[in-house]
Amino acid sequence: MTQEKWGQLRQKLLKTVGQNNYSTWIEPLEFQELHDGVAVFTVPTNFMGNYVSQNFADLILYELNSSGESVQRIAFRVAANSPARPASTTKAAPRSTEDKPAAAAQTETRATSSAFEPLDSLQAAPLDARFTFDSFVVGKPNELAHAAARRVSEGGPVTFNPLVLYGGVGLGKTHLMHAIAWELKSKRPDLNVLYLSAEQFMYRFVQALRERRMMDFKHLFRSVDVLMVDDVQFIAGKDSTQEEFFHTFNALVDQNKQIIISADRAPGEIKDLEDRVKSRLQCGLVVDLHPTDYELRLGILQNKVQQHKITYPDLEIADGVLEFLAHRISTNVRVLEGALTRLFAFASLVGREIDMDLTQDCLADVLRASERKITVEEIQRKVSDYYNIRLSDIIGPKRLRSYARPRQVAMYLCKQLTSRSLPEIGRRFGGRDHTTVMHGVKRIEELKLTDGQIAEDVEMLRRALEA
Ligand SMILES: Nc1ncnc2c1ncn2[C@@H]1O[C@H](COP(=O)(O)OP(=O)(O)OP(=O)(O)O)[C@@H](O)[C@H]1O
Repeated sequence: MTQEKWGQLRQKLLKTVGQNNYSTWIEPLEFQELHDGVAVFTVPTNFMGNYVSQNFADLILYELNSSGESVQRIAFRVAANSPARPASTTKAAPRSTEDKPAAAAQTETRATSSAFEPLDSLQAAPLDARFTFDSFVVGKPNELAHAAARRVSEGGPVTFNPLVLYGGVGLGKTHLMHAIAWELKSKRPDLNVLYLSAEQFMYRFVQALRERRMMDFKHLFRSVDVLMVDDVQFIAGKDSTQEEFFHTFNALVDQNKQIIISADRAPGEIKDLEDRVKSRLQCGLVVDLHPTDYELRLGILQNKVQQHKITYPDLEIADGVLEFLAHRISTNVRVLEGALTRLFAFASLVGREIDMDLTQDCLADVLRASERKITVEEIQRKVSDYYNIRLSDIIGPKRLRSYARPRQVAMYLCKQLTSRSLPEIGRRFGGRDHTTVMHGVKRIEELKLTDGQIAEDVEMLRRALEA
């Protein structure tokens, strides 16, 4: 970074901290160097270094990173000719800015002034009207999380504190948290319920620091009855935010106020989250949302179809489309929902029924992206094991029924669970023609409706392959 750039940044800081603070604390800072992610400034006295560290370091770090520099921490050195410390140099970097990994520090500075809301508007964190318990579909993978969320939403005596919901992307953590908040708001309007993301928590913290309103910040956060912080992994590596979160957390738990937290992984596995924060999070009830299974995905799709039908009452969905989507899109619920929304919009535009052809056309990219890792070879192996025949018999030319049927089952599964075309599948089954594959797939589709054993075999195999 050049001196000139620091000069420009100082002007920004002037606007933020006001003339008095600027003249006293910022103007005397002399930029020395930026090396290995550490921005070094000289200060006239040790006292001043400490003061600036404690009160303005986050802000300076924020501005530096916002201006495109990559700065992990700030160090203050007492000027060599300073009467206070004539010969030595002192690093006065505060705990709050030390040891921050670069990526975290950069993210921490993503806030822009327009992202800040007035501190006293804390109660107004918006909740998504669609995210209620009514619209949440419960299945095996999320039943425990759902039950815990329901319990907390009753607003009775605090039994487990905090409640931590964790799980992968798009599995319903935010949905459940909003559902709790809605429920509490309707059952216990007397309670002061605050929902916000960990990112918003940090922005407000930085804002409070910047505006020198930490007392207001502390007061506001400590006066809530239920605090919900979404995506807590965001504060990992952001030391000063973590510290403030830790104190807020303790103050609320001491007052027996309910805390609900979500994270993308178990607290113990969040990298760069301080141990004391981890251990606090582990004190209550930690429940995970498992990846969705086929049944849950199908349930969610059926539920969403009902909602779309309100907008598109005339649109029909052909049999098998939802099942196909539930099979093929297993990444996350958000993608599943997006696919359905797109299907409805597309079908209404072209005035067609939502059938398999339209689905394949309209969702080609989504289907490709969520392409299963399941391979043709894997399917062949699983099927041969299941029917207790040799792999070579599945691929080979023998037409005996005891080989032909498993072969057709394998072809059917390849069509369902991989994105291979019929000719490609044919090639991997001993160089068979695509019409043979097509016939095999059709045969199994028919048999699934009339032969309970085949339907069960296919289902068992599909589960084994997806597991
Ligand atoms: N069980 C469910 N029933 C109904 N809808 C669900 C369910 N699970 C997830 N969804 C929907 O999937 C979408 C993504 O869910 P949500 O935003 O709650 O995920 P998340 O776990 O918070 O993900 P992220 O980690 O990305 O924040 C939302 O539209 C939500 O309504």
